[in-house]
Amino acid sequence: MRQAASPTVRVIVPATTANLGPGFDSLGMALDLYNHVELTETGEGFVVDVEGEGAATIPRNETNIVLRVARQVYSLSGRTPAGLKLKLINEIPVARGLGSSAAALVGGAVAANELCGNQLSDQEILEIVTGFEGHPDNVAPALFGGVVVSAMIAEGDRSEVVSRKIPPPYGMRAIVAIPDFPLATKKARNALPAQVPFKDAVFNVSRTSMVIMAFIHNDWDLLGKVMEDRLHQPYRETLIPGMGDVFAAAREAGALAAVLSGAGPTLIAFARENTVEVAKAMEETFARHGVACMTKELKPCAVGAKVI
Ligand SMILES: Nc1ncnc2c1ncn2[C@@H]1O[C@H](COP(=O)(O)OP(=O)(O)O)[C@@H](O)[C@H]1O
Ligand SMILES: N[C@@H](CCOP(=O)(O)O)C(=O)O
Repeated sequence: MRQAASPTVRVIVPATTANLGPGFDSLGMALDLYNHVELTETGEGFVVDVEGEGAATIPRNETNIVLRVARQVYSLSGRTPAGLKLKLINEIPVARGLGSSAAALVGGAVAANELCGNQLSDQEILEIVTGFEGHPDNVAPALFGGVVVSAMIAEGDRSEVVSRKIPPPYGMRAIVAIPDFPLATKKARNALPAQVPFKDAVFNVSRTSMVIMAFIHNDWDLLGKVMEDRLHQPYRETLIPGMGDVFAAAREAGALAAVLSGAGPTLIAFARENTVEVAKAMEETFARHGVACMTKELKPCAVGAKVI
């Protein structure tokens, strides 16, 4: 008699660029670069296989964050798997500011939820994964796609993640310059001060609100004026040689705006034309500062994590 095949689920999850300049820990956009997560229930043990980005460094034991979040989803669904086999095929560079950890966690959570009969809602998945990640700005667009505005609302000892999606901008391209060195988000967060001047907080409140307006109304002139930040980029500049000059070169070559992608070190420029010139200017300027980088032209991605 032939044995029934173990159930396998495949999930595809987009990369994300968080902050979008001033929207620290709040704004994020999904991009068309993907990680694939394949999860299979097995008779015993936990096995991890990794291909592509991070294959040399991502843990293959029970500390792997995809496995950890998958087991938490099983547990919250009232199930204990005898074993799980995980295959990760990664296109998103690791520790570069393109949301690799959020994509990995969202992929693991969505795959486990599917194998458990989808007992948890998208909102529950959002909150579980944000619990692992610490902030929702990559997690929400990785899960829902598009541009997403998120906030963590604390009520007593409980915190809720509120998120609202804006459809991705039509005709917009994101040119990313990805340096050849990693920068762990934790390290880039440790560079931030405990307090900021009141006028800088006001600066960011106004710019973040305007960035959201620009995306809602596809107002690219506005975006070019308001995508600036005083809360995190100035403090991270020393971690990324040439950052300010690369921003200036991208704008000079025709980009509407250029900012840090997430916690960096990737720099991202938004443009509707001259994308080849923008990529070249970013690469050459980084090179003048001794930084080798790879450039990619990406599109905003309308959909988030998908079971395929
Ligand atoms: N596909 C993956 N599978 C498992 N763990 C991953 C994966 N991608 C990233 N990680 C974990 O996340 C860490 C990088 O996260 P982080 O520093 O937040 O950078 P990023 O900006 O890429 O999210 C890696 O060192 C690794 O531990
Ligand atoms: N708001 C976070 C975003 C981190 O994004 P990542 O892609 O670098 O993990 C921050 O700026 O620290």
